[in-house]
Amino acid sequence: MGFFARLFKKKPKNDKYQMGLHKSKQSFDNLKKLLDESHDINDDLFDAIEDLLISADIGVETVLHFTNELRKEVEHQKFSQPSEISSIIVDKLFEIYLKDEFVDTTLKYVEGDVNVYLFVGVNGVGKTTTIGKLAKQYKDQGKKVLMVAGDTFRAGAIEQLREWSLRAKVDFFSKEAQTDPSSVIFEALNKAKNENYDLVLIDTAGRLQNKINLMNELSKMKRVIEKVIPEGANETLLVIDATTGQNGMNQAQVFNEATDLSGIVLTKLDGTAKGGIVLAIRHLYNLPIKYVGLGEKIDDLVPFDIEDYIYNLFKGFF
Ligand SMILES: Nc1nc2c(ncn2[C@@H]2O[C@H](COP(=O)(O)OP(=O)(O)OP(=O)(O)O)[C@@H](O)[C@H]2O)c(=O)[nH]1
Repeated sequence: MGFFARLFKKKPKNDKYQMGLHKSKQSFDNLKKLLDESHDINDDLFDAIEDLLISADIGVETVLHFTNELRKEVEHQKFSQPSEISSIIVDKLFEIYLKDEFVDTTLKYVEGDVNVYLFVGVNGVGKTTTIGKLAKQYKDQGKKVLMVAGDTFRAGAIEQLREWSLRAKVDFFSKEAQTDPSSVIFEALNKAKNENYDLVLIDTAGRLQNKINLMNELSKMKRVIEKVIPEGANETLLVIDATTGQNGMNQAQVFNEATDLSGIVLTKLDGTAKGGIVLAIRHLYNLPIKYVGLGEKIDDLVPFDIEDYIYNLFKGFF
């Protein structure tokens, strides 16, 4: 039995994944069906595996790398039955994620400091919702949290963040719409420093007009943060909507080139997301997924756990 297959003997740590990944699981169930119903290991089978994994949002480049590894392993182990492949497929996918290294999915937090998390990403991906959910988690741990409306582009965005601050019962800082986001951030951080806040969560407008503008906007925000907090933001998190598949991948590429990201929050995994995007992002951009959104409610944000994630996608395999 492969290393990762042993996982299936354990119970998952977080039940939320089971509910949340219910739909994503279907593409992987089809893979199991394909392996069970095929009679020979041949090029047609590998083509069909590739098609299924691509349709699960793993991305062409990552899938080709994966099937290459899979072919080598099948030869090495002298497999002749398609069903035998299912015993190594999970291990191989897991290796893509781990890449022989420890993946730190925790958010950097220093006790006693003013910790700053900056959230970037395009409109509608779930930045505001994620900030609200995370604010509640830190508030529940007794931390003094300030939510900052750095998305001054739309008045509605400011209002929406205010509502989440009420739900999470944390403080909120904003200025009128169209104010320069950097000046909002500057004032908010000074307030946080003077009033001993533990954590500042900053929402930003995700405007992807072009890469140069995006770079300038983000680097200006970072400069302003460093003026008040010399160590800068503890985390710069890109929020991606998992249901957007290839679009989400393009956003990861542009934002990754425009600024120094520390990780990804992948939202809406409970929706029609195919789930494979986790592997594609990790393989292509080397960015850890730190949190995943598994619903619209305040408690539906959980730390990313590769074991729980793969367990729930591949439950039917063993
Ligand atoms: N199902 C589901 N919906 C989510 C999740 N996260 C956010 N949403 C929904 O996605 C929609 C957009 O979320 P917002 O938080 O407003 O997104 P935003 O990135 O702040 O968008 P802008 O304010 O337009 O920049 C809302 O209807 C949220 O309820 C999630 O994990 N699962």
